[in-house]
Amino acid sequence: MSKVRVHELAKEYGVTSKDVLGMLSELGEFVKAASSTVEPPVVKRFQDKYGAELTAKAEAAAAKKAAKKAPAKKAAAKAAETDAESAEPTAVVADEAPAEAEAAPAAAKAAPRPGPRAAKVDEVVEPEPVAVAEPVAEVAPAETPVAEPPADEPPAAAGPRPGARPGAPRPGNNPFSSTQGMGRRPAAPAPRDGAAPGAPAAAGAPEARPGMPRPNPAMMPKSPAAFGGGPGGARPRPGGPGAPGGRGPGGPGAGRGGPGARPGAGAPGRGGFGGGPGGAPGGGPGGGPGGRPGGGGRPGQRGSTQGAFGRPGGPSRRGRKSKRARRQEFEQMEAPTIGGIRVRKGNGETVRLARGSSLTDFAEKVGVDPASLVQMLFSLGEMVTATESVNDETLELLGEELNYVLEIVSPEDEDRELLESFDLEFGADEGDEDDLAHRPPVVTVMGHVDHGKTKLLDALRNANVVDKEAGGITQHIGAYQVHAEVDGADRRITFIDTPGHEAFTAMRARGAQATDIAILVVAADDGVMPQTVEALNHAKAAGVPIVVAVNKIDKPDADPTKVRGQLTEYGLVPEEYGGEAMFVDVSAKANLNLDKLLEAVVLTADASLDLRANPNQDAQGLVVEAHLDRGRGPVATILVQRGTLRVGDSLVAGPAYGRVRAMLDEHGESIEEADPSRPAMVLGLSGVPGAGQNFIVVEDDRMARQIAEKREARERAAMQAKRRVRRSLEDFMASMEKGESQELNLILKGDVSGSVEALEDALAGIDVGDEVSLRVIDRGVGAITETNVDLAAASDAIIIGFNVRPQGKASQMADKEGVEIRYYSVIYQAIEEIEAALKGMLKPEFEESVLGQAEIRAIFRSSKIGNIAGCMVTSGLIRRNAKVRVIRDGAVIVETADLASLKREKDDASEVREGFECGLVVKGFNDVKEGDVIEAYEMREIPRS
Ligand SMILES: Nc1nc2c(ncn2[C@@H]2O[C@H](COP(=O)(O)OP(=O)(O)OP(=O)(O)O)[C@@H](O)[C@H]2O)c(=O)[nH]1
Repeated sequence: MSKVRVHELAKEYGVTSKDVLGMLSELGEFVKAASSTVEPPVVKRFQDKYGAELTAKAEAAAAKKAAKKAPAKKAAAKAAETDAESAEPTAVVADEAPAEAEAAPAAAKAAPRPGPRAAKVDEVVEPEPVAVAEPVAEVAPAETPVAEPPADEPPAAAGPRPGARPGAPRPGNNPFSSTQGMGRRPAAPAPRDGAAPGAPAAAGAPEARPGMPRPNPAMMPKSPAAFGGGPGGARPRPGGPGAPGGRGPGGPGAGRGGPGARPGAGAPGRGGFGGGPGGAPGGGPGGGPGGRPGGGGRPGQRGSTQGAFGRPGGPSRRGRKSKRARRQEFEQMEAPTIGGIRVRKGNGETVRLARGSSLTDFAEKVGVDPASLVQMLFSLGEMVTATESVNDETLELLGEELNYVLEIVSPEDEDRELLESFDLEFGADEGDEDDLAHRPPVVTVMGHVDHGKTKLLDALRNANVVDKEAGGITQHIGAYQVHAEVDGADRRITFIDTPGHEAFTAMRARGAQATDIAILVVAADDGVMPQTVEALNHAKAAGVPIVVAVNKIDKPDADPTKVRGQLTEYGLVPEEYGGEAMFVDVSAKANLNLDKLLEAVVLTADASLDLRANPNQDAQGLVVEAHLDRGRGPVATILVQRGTLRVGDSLVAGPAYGRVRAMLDEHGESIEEADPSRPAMVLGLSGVPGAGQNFIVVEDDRMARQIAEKREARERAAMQAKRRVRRSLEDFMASMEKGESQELNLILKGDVSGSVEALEDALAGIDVGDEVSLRVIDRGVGAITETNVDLAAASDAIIIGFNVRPQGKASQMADKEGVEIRYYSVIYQAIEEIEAALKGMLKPEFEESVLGQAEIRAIFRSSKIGNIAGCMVTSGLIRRNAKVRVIRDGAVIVETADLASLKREKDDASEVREGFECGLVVKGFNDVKEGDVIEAYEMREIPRS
């Protein structure tokens, strides 16, 4: 048994998703929405427990309805049988035609034939069968003669069929309702269209209705197929002569017409169409088994209910409909109904959609109306607008429902395709072996908090500066290169200078892509700690060799041997113990053994890595860090991975593009070019790319801009999808019932991309329960702009400024619009405050507080306002606006009520205190008696901790 979704289960048993959810929760299974999947074991339990009951219920309901049509039932059963038999290839059906024809008249007697009239109408209405057939033209190009007769089908002929679906509940007149009429069980004989008319007849008019066209034997269908595609019956589409009936496939039986089964099961309500104009059975031989359930159609609807499509089975309307209108109608008939919405299904074609696509994107790809997809999702429990980005799961659900194979293209694939469309490729060296030259290793320092990562990075950088660039002041640009002398050769090593906490998750995760070697820092006095293990796993997962720096060996309690032992347990065995990892005891503080550490890095690189790149191609690499500089504009530190980046090159970095105006190294000095593994600060970009995004040099600025724009649009969509708070219909309903749901919208602005990402990630981790949700609707690097304020005002959002301030008139505008801007420079403070704000938004909790009691001493009857209780307040006070309860003989007889009035003497009073008399009327409770006690109480809010 495969997984099924709640709504599928509901459909199977003909109940609502809500009912199923309720039953599941009774089984102790928490399933969130109609679109949620249910594991097979749970489905089994569900079926065991409720299956029989639900089936019985459904059958009872059906039987009840069917009872009225008793006469038709027999015929129906018979027809059903015939249907079943004829659910074979078209040809066979055709052969059996005579038999079917015979049966028809008989049935007709029992079940009056609604069909006839309708048929006639159809015929008239649909004078150009070919036009109608267009949509399915490829499949059923021509109608066979056999198909024609049905159009004219006499009432009698139609009659029999009607009975077709025994026990089918009588369809109501809402063609959109998936629960109406149509059998929910596929097994139900998918009646042919003719069925529709039949029902009413069954109710008692077995004979042809006066005034109806008389059945003309000559026009009788020659085969069951004629009745609408044979078994399964094509939908009664009007089909004049030649109108291909059933769903396209009708024709030659090929194509979709095929298996009648599907329709039967899947398209409840469809019958609506059929009933109408009388189901000309289209199908022809081809209609084959295919017919769409339509047939089951709505019995008895004739002439009226099918009016949902504006085609009452009335008199001819020749010429009133344009071809287009008819074609649309036909297509709609083709469409399956999901949650009452008709959307044309696919044939299992593959549809490629970018992650974060909207329903409009999907609709465009499959050629349907986006609005119908919105409605469809709504019925599946998802509230999504047409242009809103939708997450993978929802897109897949939709694809599944519509019979498409959905391929969600990952951002990486998409980016590759985007670059390919410009004839570019990221990530591979051009040329062959001979073009490759050695490049320095790129190293990331990882380790537990406070084990000395920063200190070590500083020590390495500074030590090197003193040696090589005396007097130079190093700057933090996110990465730097140092020199080391190994075996008499000058070797370079590039360090990614991860900026503390700020880039934690994002940078570290992406950092691994740029990293060739990881230095795992472990404090010798502290040993292996949780983050040591995490870092170790990170490096291992990325397949990056590790060099261990056992730090703080200057400390008296340092125990480097213990560290070795501990790491051995994690599979990192020191060389001296026969393993492969190099361990170096260092002191970042005392500058001990730093050269040995560098040497170990170089040796490890030489031993286990082949670090080569083609320096003679257009540069490619990664963005290590980027920010908006007040004077210089967007500034990005990039790491060249292959090729050589030169001033003047046009490049695109993530969603930013531009021409390299200048490049600076870690000492703040201008450089003209950067070769592989060389970090450099690049000026001249149009915007601030994200840490970890790639950059690539392209032919010219125009190409760079085009790529950047496409990426930006895509990023926006993906981000929206990722951040969208998924809210199912059920949740929504529930929150509406409770009051209203609360959502805190935020716009994040920060000075560097790392801090914005970090803040967003941390915020996403705040958990204040289900009642309140948090949504980041926009984020970005740079000052708070008027556009930000605009957006905030429009969406009731708060703006969080992290190390940034408003620009221009943004501040005044925020005042005017009542937009709150909060400024922070410490991430944790921001998180704390937002968490507090969320708690403040939580619905208040209340506790009851009794105000006082009054005893009824007398009752005054008033015809106008009911019984007035004359009371004495015996304790506390009675307040006019308070809630009251009525206590009689110590038992509460009215739990909660309002006061309709409270008077002192003859005047209205807002409250009456202990020891005073008052008159009061309890709203909605007239049965007050002497001796009853009225207790006033109110609900007080309890502050949240
Ligand atoms: N005695 C001694 N102290 C050190 C050494 N290396 C770092 N420290 C101290 O250890 C503390 C933490 O060092 P950091 O470099 O900030 O550690 P970190 O791993 O970068 O910490 P986080 O950034 O919080 O993850 C600082 O007080 C350093 O001075 C060392 O070799 N010897």
